[in-house]
Amino acid sequence: MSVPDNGNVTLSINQSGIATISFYHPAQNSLPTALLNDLTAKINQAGNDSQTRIIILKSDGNRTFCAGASFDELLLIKDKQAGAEFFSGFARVINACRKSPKIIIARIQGKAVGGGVGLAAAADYCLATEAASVKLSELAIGIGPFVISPAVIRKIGLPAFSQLTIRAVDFQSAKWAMEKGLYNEVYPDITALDDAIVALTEKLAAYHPEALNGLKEILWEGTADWDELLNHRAAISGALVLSEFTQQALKGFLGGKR
Ligand SMILES: CC(C)(COP(=O)([O-])OP(=O)([O-])OC[C@H]1O[C@@H](n2cnc3c(N)ncnc32)[C@H](O)[C@@H]1OP(=O)([O-])[O-])[C@@H](O)C(=O)NCCC(=O)NCCSC(=O)C[C@@](C)(O)CC(=O)[O-]
Repeated sequence: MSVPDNGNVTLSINQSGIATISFYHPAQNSLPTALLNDLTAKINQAGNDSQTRIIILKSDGNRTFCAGASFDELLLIKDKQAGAEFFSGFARVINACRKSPKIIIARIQGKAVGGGVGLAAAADYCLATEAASVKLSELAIGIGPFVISPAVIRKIGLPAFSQLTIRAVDFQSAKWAMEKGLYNEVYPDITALDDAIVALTEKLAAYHPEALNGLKEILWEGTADWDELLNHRAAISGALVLSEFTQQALKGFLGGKR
């Protein structure tokens, strides 16, 4: 049995070399394996395309940016190997962002939870709305933010990461996320966010591509071990997700509907 493949990831590159990658899933833009793999492929494709100057990473809809791991798929995991493979999907997306030769600008229109916070942290620069509050809910569902933590800690540091993960049922505001360094700019609404995204990416796309590539390299200095590190972390989350605690917490959240 697998999760219905009813989301999608699209990639378009405009005349200015601005590549836009957008993902969508009907369950609050949560991420099953199929979408994680497609996201990785599109990030690689955009990064390797000679037309691309800059990448925008976004999701569809005007509500949740990303609800993290797909609970429907987590409920189907029956052994450690399958668990590790599922969470490796997040590792591959983060590593694709990290290794992309192009600067990635994230557009965060609404709430980011769990792996969604990881995605925001894997971008090079984040623009968000005031509605884009953040939560690391993993402890509340019996796992931990193991795969995403290197990316999140790199942006907000250990004290803020500790607060976010220990306060597992509390949302922190977009303003908090900006003060801590996850977001770089926060706008009152989606219209203002989109105006700012267009203005910034058009400027960036006109800069010297080799300077941007060089900047990308130094932004991620010191992360060469992340291929191995994140896969190791995926195995930790992949084993924890098998517990009765997690199964009950996920079924409780989904309200017995699945
Ligand atoms: C996103 C908000 C805030 C929106 O909050 P809201 O706008 O109030 O919407 P809602 O809560 O009413 O949800 C709407 C629908 O989306 C579904 N839904 C929602 N989330 C998921 C999900 N993840 N997987 C599957 N379905 C989900 C939810 O079940 C519901 O289904 P419906 O009743 O319409 O049939 C809220 O839904 C929420 O808090 N969701 C839970 C998000 C969460 O806890 N994510 C953490 C995932 S764990 C993770 O990512 C692990 C990782 C990768 O970090 C591990 C590691 O790093 O090692």
